[in-house]
Amino acid sequence: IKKGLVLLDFWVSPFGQRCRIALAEKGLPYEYSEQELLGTKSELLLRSNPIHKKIPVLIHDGRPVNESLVILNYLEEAFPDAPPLLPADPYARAQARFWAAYSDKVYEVGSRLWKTKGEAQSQARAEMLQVLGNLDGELGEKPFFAGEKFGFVDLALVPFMPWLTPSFERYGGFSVAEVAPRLAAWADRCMERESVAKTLYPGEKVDEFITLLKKKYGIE
Ligand SMILES: N[C@@H](CCC(=O)N[C@@H](CSO)C(=O)NCC(=O)O)C(=O)O
Repeated sequence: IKKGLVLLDFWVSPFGQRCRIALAEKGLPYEYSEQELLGTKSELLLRSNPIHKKIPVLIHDGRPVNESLVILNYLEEAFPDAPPLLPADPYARAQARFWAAYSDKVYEVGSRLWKTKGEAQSQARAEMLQVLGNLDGELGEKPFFAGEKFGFVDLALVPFMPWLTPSFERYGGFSVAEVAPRLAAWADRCMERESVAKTLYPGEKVDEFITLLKKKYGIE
């Protein structure tokens, strides 16, 4: 059994980036294993996550942990001596888990912006404005979602920001700076952290990837 941590991941995956940021914030060394998603998936990936067959997968001393938010919670518990990303108070932890789970919507709704046209795309646009408004409202005037410190919700959400700008904005015909100005400022604040800056790719790179996916799926 291979001791230590191995992360099965894919370079531009925001879900994998959540794990990379958390591992960096906690100072935990790990082996990064880039997976082939658009072609034939590796035996290791299929064996490690037979249910979803998706990355990220965190393999700890040979045992796989699947789903990015499950991995984040696992890291909190399995490495208690590393800097925590969740607050101590149970209610605050519950709120952080709620909003981290909610942040998945940015990707789910955003994907419908570039995958659809017409009425479906308009519906996705309306939903996205709602999601961004809710996130902007929850953040409010706080520097980060749990207050003064960068934490769980921030690292769960920030990987989707280079998808919003410029791609989702362009497909949806909106501007994050206009509909969610506090969220836009928060994203810049998060980018000042080395764990975030070294993990995320520029929006332009994400946009090229989406264009590649559209070609691959034959979406004009
Ligand atoms: N709910 C999961 C989503 C992971 C995911 O979508 N992974 C994608 C790449 S990133 O978009 C993936 O592995 N896709 C491969 C496939 O769907 O075949 C999580 O939070 O970990």
